[in-house]
Amino acid sequence: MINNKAYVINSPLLIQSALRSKDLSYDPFIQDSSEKLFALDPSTMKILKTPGTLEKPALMDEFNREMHGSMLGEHLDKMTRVALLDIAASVNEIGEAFEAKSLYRWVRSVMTIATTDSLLGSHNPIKADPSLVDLLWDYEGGVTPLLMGIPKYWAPKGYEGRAAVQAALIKYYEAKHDLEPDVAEMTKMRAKVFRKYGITDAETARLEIGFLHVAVSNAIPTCFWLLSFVASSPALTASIRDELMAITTINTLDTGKREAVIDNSKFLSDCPLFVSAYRETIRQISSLVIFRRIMQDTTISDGNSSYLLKGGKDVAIAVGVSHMNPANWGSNVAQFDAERFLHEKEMEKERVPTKAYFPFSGGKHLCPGMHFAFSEILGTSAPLVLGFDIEGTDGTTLKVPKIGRSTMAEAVTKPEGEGLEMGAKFTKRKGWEGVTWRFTLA
Ligand code: HEM
Repeated sequence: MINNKAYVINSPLLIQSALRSKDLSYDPFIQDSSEKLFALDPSTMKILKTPGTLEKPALMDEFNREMHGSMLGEHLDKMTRVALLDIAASVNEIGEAFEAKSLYRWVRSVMTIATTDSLLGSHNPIKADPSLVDLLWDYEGGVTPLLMGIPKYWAPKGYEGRAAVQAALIKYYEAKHDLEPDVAEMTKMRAKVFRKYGITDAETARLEIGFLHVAVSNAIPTCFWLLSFVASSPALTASIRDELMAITTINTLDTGKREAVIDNSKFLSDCPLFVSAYRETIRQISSLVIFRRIMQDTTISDGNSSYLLKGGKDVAIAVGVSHMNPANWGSNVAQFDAERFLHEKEMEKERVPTKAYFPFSGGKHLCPGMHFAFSEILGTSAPLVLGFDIEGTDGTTLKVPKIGRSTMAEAVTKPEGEGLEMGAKFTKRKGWEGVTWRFTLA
């Protein structure tokens, strides 16, 4: 994938400058990796690699132009509503008590269905056949071997997961389910652009496993780590519960039962500590490296010094390094400090924390799913933290598992070993017995 010698950038201001540069491109990496990741037909690869003309922009350019608007405003709200309906149903299914043998796998299955429902609508094949949840994650775990061209014999799971999910998506796209009204605008836009450029429905399906992959692979581990950090600290749990109470209304239903309604649009305005804990969680687990190819000689600058980057070479933008640099964050950089982002403004006077924080990348490829991820992750965590005591399976306070380092293909770290297997016990809090959950986006 990497062309030749790569420049490594890890200073915050240079990262900003690099992410803004029009001469650094991500397209060559997408083109190279698509063939390996999605097992595409040569005719599709030819379309993906065709340069644009004045009359007809290249497919990737058209995509980039349409991408961001299709996950904002009413399109974002539509996706969020669908995901939150699913999440509320899953939390209501817990009832009064529940033991997850693996907290991570439980969160993974709830959120994979919620996310794919919000993207694919009522004909979501992953919901129709939940065995595809694990198969999608087998593909996710196989991305690095697939990218490295390791044969199926040595790394079968990634190949098998890919084949199963792509087969289900082929039926979905060949039946044109993406054209139905309850499908996310982003999903519709992507398939529309692929068809416009002559890519078949089967090949669209093969490509779109990649979209499902980016939609689940970072948000779901983030939610797991956030829950672990919060549940591991009784004091933090108590403070976040106070904030959540302010955005929750308790109704008595006709049946006499009580319902808690969380206003999902109020996290930013009314739950500063919860939001800060979310941002700090991402800072801790994001070991992202962003790759770009230098299309022509160009310079980047930190305001004081300029650096020449030679065309044809690659750059590795080490965002994760910047997230863990004491020069940016202070001497407690390695600790989880839930309040860290509460003091962003004061800290900025001394250091550069906001400018050192790029978990969603930046510039043209700023993650279009970042607002959805925010609503979904805080939405999943909120009723669990507010309504339940979350403990280890032995009844002791949950411990945050060891955070490892991620692979080059991951933006955030996933739990491994003991962390992956860590169970959790959810017990309805005293006073919350019988309460069910719903969300609004008022
Ligand atoms: C905590 C959660 C998430 C994190 C940390 C994250 C991070 C990122 C990063 C770092 C990139 C850009 C990589 C680069 O510049 O090379 C990216 C791109 C992308 N993300 Fe996310 N993401 C998250 C959630 C999501 C979700 C939930 C969705 C969709 C529902 C999504 C959809 C995308 C897409 C489509 C791209 C490609 C954008 C492009 O090609 O310009 N992401 N994400």
